[in-house]
Amino acid sequence: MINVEHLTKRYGAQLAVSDVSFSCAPGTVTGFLGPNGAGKSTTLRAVCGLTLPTSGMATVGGRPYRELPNAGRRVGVLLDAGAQHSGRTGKETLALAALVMGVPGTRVDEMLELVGLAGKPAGKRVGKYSLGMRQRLGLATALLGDPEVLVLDEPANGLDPDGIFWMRGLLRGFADRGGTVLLSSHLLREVEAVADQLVVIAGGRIVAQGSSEQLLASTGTVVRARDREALTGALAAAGIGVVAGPADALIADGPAEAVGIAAATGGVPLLELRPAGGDRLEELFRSLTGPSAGGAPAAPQMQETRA
Ligand SMILES: Nc1ncnc2c1ncn2[C@@H]1O[C@H](COP(=O)(O)OP(=O)(O)OP(=O)(O)O)[C@@H](O)[C@H]1O
Repeated sequence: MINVEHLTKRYGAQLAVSDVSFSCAPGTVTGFLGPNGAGKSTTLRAVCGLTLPTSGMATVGGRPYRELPNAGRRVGVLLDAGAQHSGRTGKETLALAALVMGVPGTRVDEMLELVGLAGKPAGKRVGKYSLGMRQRLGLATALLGDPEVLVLDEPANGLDPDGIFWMRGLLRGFADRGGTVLLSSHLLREVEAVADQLVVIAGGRIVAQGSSEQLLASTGTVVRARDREALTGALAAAGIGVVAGPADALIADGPAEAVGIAAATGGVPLLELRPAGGDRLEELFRSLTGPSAGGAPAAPQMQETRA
């Protein structure tokens, strides 16, 4: 179990993370999502005891990471695959980690096999590894101590589509056996296939959180008319709010029937009317990560945040 409670981290005048709270239960994968600079790494580093919070706290199994006896065997961590020693081979890297953790040496070969680095790649120096191979080695290191919790920062970075598919299966299996997974990404589509829960951060604050099912099937209706302004007015007259939707459509905060009736009452012909499904979250994402995003959280008005 991971608990992050009112976590705030300041670097001088820079507020990196502000009052962030969420928890990750055993048996689940949590996708921690947000654009560059949102505060994902800072939060994950706080969970792993590498960053001291300015206020609030993060615990694993009820205790701060730094207070866990032999933490490596409780929590598998992959924060920066590029940080591995480039002069060691993959096998040496794992053998050393096994020694430090007190894990039997046989586990090294098992992990190399598991992440697809057995054989020739295992004997290669890490400096000669591709980013994808480093990620695989990082994952092997994280899994080496047979932990019950995995904390992974952008683990799909550098993996090809087959590698991403493989990693999803591995993480799903880990969670299905009772493990807890917290992984960050700046790509919604990358994690939606594996995550049970999504936590979305922007500008250091949580802007949406809930089960993937809830968030990706959020209510609302995609509605499009030639005259967007007239449509917005007709919906407002019926008390239905809107946010920008895909292409030139709107996402209305109401069921399709009510939206259709409001448009008809306002005399606005519609070109499209359908349930929003995951579009609301997708649009939230595009507004946060797209070229027009200024880093400020554009989403709190969407009220996706759930306690
Ligand atoms: N050591 C530091 N000193 C000063 N500012 C920092 C430090 N670490 C992070 N920050 C700032 O805190 C904010 C959050 O950074 P963080 O790395 O947590 O974001 P992120 O969501 O992980 O981004 P990315 O996806 O780009 O890795 C950024 O504005 C960043 O510049």
